[in-house]
Amino acid sequence: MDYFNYKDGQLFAEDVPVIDLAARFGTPLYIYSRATIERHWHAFNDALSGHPHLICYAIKANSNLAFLNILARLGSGFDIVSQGELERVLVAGGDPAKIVFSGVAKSVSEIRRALEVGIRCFNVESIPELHRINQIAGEMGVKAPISLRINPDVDAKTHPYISTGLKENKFGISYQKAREVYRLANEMPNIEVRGVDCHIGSQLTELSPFLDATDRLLVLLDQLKEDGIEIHHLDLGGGLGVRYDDETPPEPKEYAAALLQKLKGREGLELCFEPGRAIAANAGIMLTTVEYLKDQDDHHFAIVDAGMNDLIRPALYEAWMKIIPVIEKPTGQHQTYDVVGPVCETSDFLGKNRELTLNQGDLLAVRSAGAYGFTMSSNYNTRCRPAEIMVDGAQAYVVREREIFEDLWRGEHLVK
Ligand SMILES: Cc1ncc(COP(=O)(O)O)c(C=O)c1O
Ligand SMILES: N[C@@H](CCCC[NH3+])C(=O)O
Repeated sequence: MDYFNYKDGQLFAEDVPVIDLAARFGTPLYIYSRATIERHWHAFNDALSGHPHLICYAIKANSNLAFLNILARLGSGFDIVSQGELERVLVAGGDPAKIVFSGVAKSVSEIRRALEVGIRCFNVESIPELHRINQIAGEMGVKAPISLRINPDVDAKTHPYISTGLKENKFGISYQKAREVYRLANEMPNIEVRGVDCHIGSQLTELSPFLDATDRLLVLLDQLKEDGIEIHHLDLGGGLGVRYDDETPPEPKEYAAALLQKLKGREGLELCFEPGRAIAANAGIMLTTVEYLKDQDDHHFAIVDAGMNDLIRPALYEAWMKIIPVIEKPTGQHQTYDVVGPVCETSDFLGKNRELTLNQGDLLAVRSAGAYGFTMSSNYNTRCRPAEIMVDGAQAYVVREREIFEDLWRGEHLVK
């Protein structure tokens, strides 16, 4: 089911024609579908029903307060990687007891704040971090709940920039050392060992890397049991891929079924997932307007009003994102276009070699833009970031206003 559909020849977000949103709020514009967000979250939650579990949405994918609040109201947990993300979850009404804190560089103040609000678990990524957490918890007179993020050294078979579970990546604690580091953690007076964690990469379209990593972690769990260390939960991170083009990533229920098979005999072990992209990507689109059509020798450019500062995935990873017209059967110049933005960089494109029929002024929608879209946007070239709209049935809410020029130099000062 898709909540971004053509009806009577024009694109809708749920029950709202996106052309109306462009007219009311301008472009570039991010548009999210509440029903899609909820459906994706339930797909994970239902897949694990009957087994103790917690879905901790990875907010780096999309951290708009309304987005988080919708998930908080479903009872979601959250995976965060900074104090900024922590504060966002709290402001959005998230339960601190359902927050897991990942990231390789947690600062003293971040750790202190997380302990103060009582998060569920730190996913610890190094021995020095473990010492730091132990010390701060001691100073505060509390025990810090932790998992170790284990780097299982498996190939996630995804883009090298978004692969995180190989031993040459900066993430996690080496599988070889894991048992020893758990013993160390277990002896620390202000640490409470709760779980085992891993996250091997993003946009995985096959199950085998997840299952290989799980096998390795289950061996570790048995070793820890021999050492008298009881593990309460297994956090397998995020990473489940989505369909941008013709990928066929596994559904959450297939993934969960394969895992639950492996967890037979461990019914008390809580499972945790940290999906980001799988919840957010296809819950959003980005709308953009064609400013100019330009022919240069045998190249045809559709120059649009959204650039790499608004949506950086194509420029950064050469990610392929689907670009569709807002009017289903447009009239205009049919060509193979490079869809490029206004930013002064050669890598500023949204898509290359796209068959489109275009006129100047047409609206295009970039699909699957709900994840790592707005959250990775910037003000490069002193451009205001787009507004964000949440559609809920026939209603459309402005959940973030378009930036205005004054926002761009707020906090800047002249010298004497
Ligand atoms: C620790 C951690 N958890 C969860 C995620 C979410 O990943 P994804 O959006 O691929 O589900 C990430 C990002 O890759 C991550 O680094
Ligand atoms: N930002 C990346 C994914 C990285 C995930 C963060 N660990 C993307 O757009 O595909």
